[in-house]
Amino acid sequence: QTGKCPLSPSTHNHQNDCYSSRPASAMAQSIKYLGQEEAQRIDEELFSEYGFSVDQLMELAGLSCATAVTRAYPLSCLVKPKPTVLVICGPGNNGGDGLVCARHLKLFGYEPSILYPKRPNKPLFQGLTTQCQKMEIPFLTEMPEAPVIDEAFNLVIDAIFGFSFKGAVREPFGSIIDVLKKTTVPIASIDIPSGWDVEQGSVDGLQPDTLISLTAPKNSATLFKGRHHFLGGRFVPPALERKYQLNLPRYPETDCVLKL
Ligand SMILES: NC(=O)C1=CN([C@@H]2O[C@H](COP(=O)(O)OP(=O)(O)OC[C@H]3O[C@@H](n4cnc5c(N)ncnc54)[C@H](O)[C@@H]3O)[C@@H](O)[C@H]2O)[C@@H](O)CC1
Ligand SMILES: [K+]
Repeated sequence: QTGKCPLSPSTHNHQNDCYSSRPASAMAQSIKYLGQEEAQRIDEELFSEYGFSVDQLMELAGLSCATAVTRAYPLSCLVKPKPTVLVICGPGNNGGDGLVCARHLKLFGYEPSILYPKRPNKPLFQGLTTQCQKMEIPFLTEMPEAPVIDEAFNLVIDAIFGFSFKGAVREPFGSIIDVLKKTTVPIASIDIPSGWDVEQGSVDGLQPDTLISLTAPKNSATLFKGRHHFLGGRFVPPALERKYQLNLPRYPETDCVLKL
C-alpha cells in the first residue's frame, strides 16, 4: 500500500477540506439507526407517497456503492495486477444494487465479475443483467472456492441480502456466505452484511471491511467492526427525513456518498 491509500490512518481519500474537516464522530452520533420495519416503511413511502420508481433509487444506490468502493479501494491501491472485483448478487433489490454497482465500477475502470445465481423473472432485473452483459462484465456460473477468490480478486462486493432478509439463510446463499467467511480479501457489503439479522447482527457471520448503508444505517450497523462505514443513497426528501427523524449528515457538495 502507498501512503496515499485509505488504509493509512493519517490520510484521507478526499481532496475537499470541508469534507475532511467535519468530525466523523459528530456526524455518526446524531444519525438515526433504523429497525427492519421502519426501513421497509420508508422504502414503501418513497414509492407510494413521493413518486419514486424502484429503478431510479436503485441506480442512485448502486452509484453510491461504486463510488464508496473507489474511495475505500482506489485503483492505484489495489494489490492484484488487474483491478478485479467479484460482485455477488442476491435475489431481491439488494442484488439489483449490486448489478448497478458492477456497471458503474466497470465505467470507473475496475474489472468486475458477477455471480447472480437466483435471477428474478422481472423486467427490471432482466434489464440490469443485459446492461451488465453489454458492458462486457462476465457472469460466473458457480461460486469459486475461497482460495480462488483470494488469488483472483482484489475484493468482493456483497449484494446478497438487504433489509428484507429474515430467518436462516437458504441455499444456495448459505454455501456462498460460508465461502465468503473463509476468504481473506476485503468484503464490501451493500446496506447490511448478508446473513446478519437486520437488527441483531450475527455472532459468527461475515465481517466485512466496508459497509455502505443506504438511506440510513440499520440497527445492526452498530455492530460493524470494519474500517469503512459509508452512507449512500442521497435521495431522501426533507419531509421524509423530518417524519422519521433521520438526522442525516449533510453530504459534501455534489457527493453521492459520505464516510461516517
Ligand atoms: N429505500 C431504500 O433505501 C432503497 C433500497 N434499496 C435496496 O433494496 C434492499 C431491500 O430489497 P428487498 O426488499 O428486495 O430485499 P432484499 O434484497 O433484502 O432480499 C429479499 C430477497 O431475499 C430473499 N430472502 C429473504 N430472507 C432469506 C433467507 N433467509 N434465505 C434466503 N433468501 C432470503 C427473499 O426471498 C427475497 O428474494 C435494500 O437493502 C437496499 O439494498 C435500493 O435498491 C433502492 C432504495
Ligand atoms: K448485502
